[in-house]
Amino acid sequence: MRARDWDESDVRVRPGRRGSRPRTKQRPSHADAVAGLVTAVTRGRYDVLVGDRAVTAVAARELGRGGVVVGDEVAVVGDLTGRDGSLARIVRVQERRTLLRRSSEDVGGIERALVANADQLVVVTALADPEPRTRMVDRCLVAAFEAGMDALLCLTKADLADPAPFLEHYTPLDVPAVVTHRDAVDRSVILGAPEVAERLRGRTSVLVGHSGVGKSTLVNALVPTASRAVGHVNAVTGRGRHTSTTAVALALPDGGWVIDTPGVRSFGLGHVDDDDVVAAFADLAEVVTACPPRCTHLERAPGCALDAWLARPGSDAREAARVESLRRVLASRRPDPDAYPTSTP
Ligand SMILES: Nc1nc2c(ncn2[C@@H]2O[C@H](COP(=O)(O)OP(=O)(O)OP(=O)(O)O)[C@@H](O)[C@H]2O)c(=O)[nH]1
Ligand SMILES: [Zn+2]
Repeated sequence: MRARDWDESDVRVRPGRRGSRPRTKQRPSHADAVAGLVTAVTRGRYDVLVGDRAVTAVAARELGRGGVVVGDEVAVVGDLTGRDGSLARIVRVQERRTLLRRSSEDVGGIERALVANADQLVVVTALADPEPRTRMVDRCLVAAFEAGMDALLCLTKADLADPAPFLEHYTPLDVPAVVTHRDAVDRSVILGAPEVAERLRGRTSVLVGHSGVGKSTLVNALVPTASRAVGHVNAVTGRGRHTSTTAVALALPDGGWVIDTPGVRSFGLGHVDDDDVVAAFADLAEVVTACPPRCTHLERAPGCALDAWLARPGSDAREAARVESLRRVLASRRPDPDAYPTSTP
């Protein structure tokens, strides 16, 4: 993620894996605009890194609500001094290489862009306290796939539980995993953090995870200057402290960025189509190529190849769990989920 120069061919597009359509609408040209990188968004104000200067900016009205997100490479005009009370204006958004989105619901709902131009989604899951949930991980993997990002599993609190059983769910997938745990003697030391740092080096990575999984602890280990609040849950709202900030990019000491998403607790998948859901389950995508046309792949779908696959000799419980997981994600996106019985997690 690097600010770069602008030229006349800069257009905004809404990336999609299946071809993107440039928006050709003419925008006022700002010859004096300079390139910057959006590192945080809080209530309509943007932190933009211009060179090595942190500038506060608003977005030009024609960019629309939510038209600028963390990770966006933008062009800014106005007061770029970065002094207290100074305000710059974002006038253009560079074409996005990836775009992580989420929907408020699984069916319809409001779709929101979350982070632009990130390379990988780091799904942070505790092995215990709170219990790991494949459901949450599976949904994140779908979101990452749709966004055009790689995924990395980060399993925390291995001092409390053995990672092997959970990892087994994901062995048929090509998703790398790293395991961390707190040192028994020096509790400030997070073992495994150097391996995570190695995976993040030089890349832009978005961290997502439920409250309490140790995400802030990990960010602090990766970015010593970050000082993310650990274990601070607001007694009134029950939520963390940074609820108004949806994402913030922190520079990694060895290059690259880690983007924390304190306000993000779930991934509604209303914006993802069924084909992308299936494709995100790479181990099952091949199986369903044998399905009848327009198969829903849901439970009791006539002739669904997933059933034949599970019924074959040698099929195991892990495969059954994977199929159930895929079906759960697919079913949750139906207009009437009750019409498609699925077991709850
Ligand atoms: N046993 C154990 N506890 C850990 C580990 N990492 C973090 N914790 C603890 O887990 C609790 C939650 O950690 P946080 O880093 O605040 O978790 P978070 O995911 O950022 O949670 P929010 O701040 O609510 O978003 C804290 O009490 C940490 O000290 C670990 O590896 N092992
Ligand atoms: Zn099917």
